[in-house]
Amino acid sequence: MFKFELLKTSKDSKARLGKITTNHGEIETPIFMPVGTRATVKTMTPEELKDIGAQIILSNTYHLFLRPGTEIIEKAGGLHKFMNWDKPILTDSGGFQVFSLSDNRKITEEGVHFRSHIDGSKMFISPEKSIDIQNILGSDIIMAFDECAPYPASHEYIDHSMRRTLRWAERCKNHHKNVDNQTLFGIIQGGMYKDLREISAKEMVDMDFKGYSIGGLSVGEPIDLMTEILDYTTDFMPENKPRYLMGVGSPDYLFEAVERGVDMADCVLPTRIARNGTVLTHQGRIPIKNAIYKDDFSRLDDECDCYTCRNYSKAYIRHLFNVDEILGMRLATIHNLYFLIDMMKNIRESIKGDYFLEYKKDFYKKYGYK
Ligand SMILES: O=c1[nH]cnc2cc3nc(NCCN4CCOCC4)[nH]c3cc12
Ligand SMILES: [Zn+2]
Repeated sequence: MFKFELLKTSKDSKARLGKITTNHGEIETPIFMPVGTRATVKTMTPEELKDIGAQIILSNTYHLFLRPGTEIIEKAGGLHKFMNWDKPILTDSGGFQVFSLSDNRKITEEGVHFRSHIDGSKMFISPEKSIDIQNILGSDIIMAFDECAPYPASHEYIDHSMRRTLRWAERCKNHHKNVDNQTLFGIIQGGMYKDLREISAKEMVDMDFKGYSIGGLSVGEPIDLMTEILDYTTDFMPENKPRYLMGVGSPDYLFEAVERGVDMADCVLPTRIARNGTVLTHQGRIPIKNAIYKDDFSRLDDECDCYTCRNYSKAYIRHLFNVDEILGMRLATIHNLYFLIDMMKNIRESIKGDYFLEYKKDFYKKYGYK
């Protein structure tokens, strides 16, 4: 089953409160979704994810198709069982990874021919194949197969790519049978061109998907351009369906997205930078490996009450990174994910209490944003 309830829209912005109900549980929006590319949110157990308040996680069709392959996951009884996660899962359709990970790929009307980034073997994914793989994975929310066009790109290239993605979306919708257990989202493309975004949004809305992603953003464009295109695009999206901005996961991008009516977002950023020793705090990012933290016995962030902040000091976590101990990456990941998930909880509360823009202003001031 799938239901989206719009609970409240702000008076002074497009920020809104919602609730999604799926077979594996409810999701309060706006929501940040941790990314578990290869059936794991790196370094985290499912129990730890639940402890920090994760309501839904992402996994990638491309990666799981290559390893371990759909046969293994099918035998395991699907992705939820395989990875021991009983809450909602959303899977990306494979398009983005094909374009960002593999080389000498060839895009045809039929689908994309590419070489595996692991062993170079010839592979092919089509809209139908992507739906079949996601069906075997058993994720609650699945994405239409699309081309995330590069940035920058000509109007002509984006026009051609966006219209092919529309035809692929139609094929996905026609091929998707497991509608009671899996909900298919369309992905709106159109690059940085407002006329093409309008065409893509209107045609996607006419296909009547249960929810819509805004794709083709967070691909290296300046934040002002991302927010301008996003603001324009959400105006063409139905109020009563979830809006999912793909690939966004730093505090400013999340605030800007929520302000423009986005309900869901995902990104590898918090987990990726955590493994590299960059920690998110209310005063901005800190490089925990830096020697200045050698004998700093305070917690990572004095406003955070995550497991890491309640039990360990900056000095200890810096030591772990300094001697390359795996626990360092785990503790930083727990904190960074909690930081964003807790920030989204505060954002939901601020929408409920009609002080979202004030909360954003206070957060930006402390964080050091403009
Ligand atoms: O149009 C899209 N279609 C399907 N999946 C996507 C995933 C996407 N992910 C990003 N951006 C991710 C940028 N990351 C920021 C952090 O470092 C890794 C890359 N943009 C994306 C666009 C699409
Ligand atoms: Zn913390």
